[in-house]
Amino acid sequence: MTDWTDPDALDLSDAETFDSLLDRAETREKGHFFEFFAEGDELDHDPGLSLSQHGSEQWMGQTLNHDPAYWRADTARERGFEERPVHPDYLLACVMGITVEDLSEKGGYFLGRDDVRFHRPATAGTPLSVTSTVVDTRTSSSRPKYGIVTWETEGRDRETGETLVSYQRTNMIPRREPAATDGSGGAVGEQDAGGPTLPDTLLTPDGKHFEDFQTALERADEENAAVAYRHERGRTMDDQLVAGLPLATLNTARQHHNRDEMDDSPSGDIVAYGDVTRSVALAHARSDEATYRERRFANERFHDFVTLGDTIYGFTRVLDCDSNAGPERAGAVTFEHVAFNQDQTPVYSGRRTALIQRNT
Ligand SMILES: CC(C)(COP(=O)(O)OP(=O)(O)OC[C@H]1O[C@@H](n2cnc3c(N)ncnc32)[C@H](O)[C@@H]1OP(=O)(O)O)[C@@H](O)C(=O)NCCC(=O)NCCSC(=O)C[C@](C)(O)C(=O)O
Repeated sequence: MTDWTDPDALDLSDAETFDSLLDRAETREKGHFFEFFAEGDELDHDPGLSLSQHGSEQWMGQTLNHDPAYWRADTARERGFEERPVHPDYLLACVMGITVEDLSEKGGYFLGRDDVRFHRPATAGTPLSVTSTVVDTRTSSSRPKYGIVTWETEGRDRETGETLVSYQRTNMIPRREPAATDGSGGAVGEQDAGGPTLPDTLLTPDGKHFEDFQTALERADEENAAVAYRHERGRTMDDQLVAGLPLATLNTARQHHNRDEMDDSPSGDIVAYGDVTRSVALAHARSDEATYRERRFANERFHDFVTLGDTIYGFTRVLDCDSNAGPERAGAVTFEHVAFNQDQTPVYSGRRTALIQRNT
């Protein structure tokens, strides 16, 4: 009888032998198929990520988020932070990155996120503790290979137990046993033909401060116009953004770093992590405003794939100004931000409420 523990029993450098072994070997799986999730299930995510200054600076630098309050201690103090915080986009991506192995590593696409709340600023060195609850599961009627799962996730400071950020996210998750062949090729859904007609005039605020947004909205109201504008900067998706940043936040989704697996997927290639795409578009928008604090996000949607070489631009519509929200030095502005690519195809949209500094 052959001793299969003998290192010489098999020549693994022989391509034919190795090929035949691989064909018969079972794969030890990572992540979960759709069938694993049931409404009400709670999951504690284990990866041991601590927020770091380097991680935050790498995220900000690569995504063009240059607000000095997150780079310099003196500006952070002037802006009312006790200590220089990590950037909220980085915090959100870290909390979500930790959840990927348990929730979405099997390869389903990130469809959207709602009710993102920043409960308190987080600083470098904070170890994270993250839990998720399954709030909804359903099979996809248009894509029988997939189910659609929504989770509620909370990211906390592991030492104090304080909640830092919370949100609800929805992904497509591959089914272990698809109902039938998916027939569709991955195209984005048809545009809704019955939408409202566009406003004749699009106004741009004169400056970056709260009053500039408020005045623009008042003018728009009188002129039956919308306050909506583009941001000049663009950022091309390179390897660092597509594969590097998600891996730096422990996001193990194959979509971002395994071209071989993705070859046979709806996108046909690796795609950018939704939080990177979003952060780039938000950076473009923030570069045209005097941000004081991030408050919350709602109704975030990922409409189409972003692949290597795509360039992300930003478009912003101003929805509301609330002079009474926030401290004396800032008012709340609600925006709708859209990330779009070089073909002017929207790839992300979301509503954001941020405190914007006043002029005085
Ligand atoms: C996935 C694609 C091909 C589907 O394209 P489609 O034309 O089939 O889209 P659709 O018809 O609009 O939607 C398909 C189904 O999803 C549902 N749906 C749609 N949106 C939502 C939502 N927000 N909430 C709840 N349900 C939603 C929708 O109702 C529909 O249900 P049905 O099949 O039963 O009719 C297309 O939407 C697309 O290309 N989206 C972009 C995906 C993407 O690139 N995401 C970011 C990268 S993946 C990622 O970051 C990964 C991450 C973070 O690391 C990680 O989760 O692990």
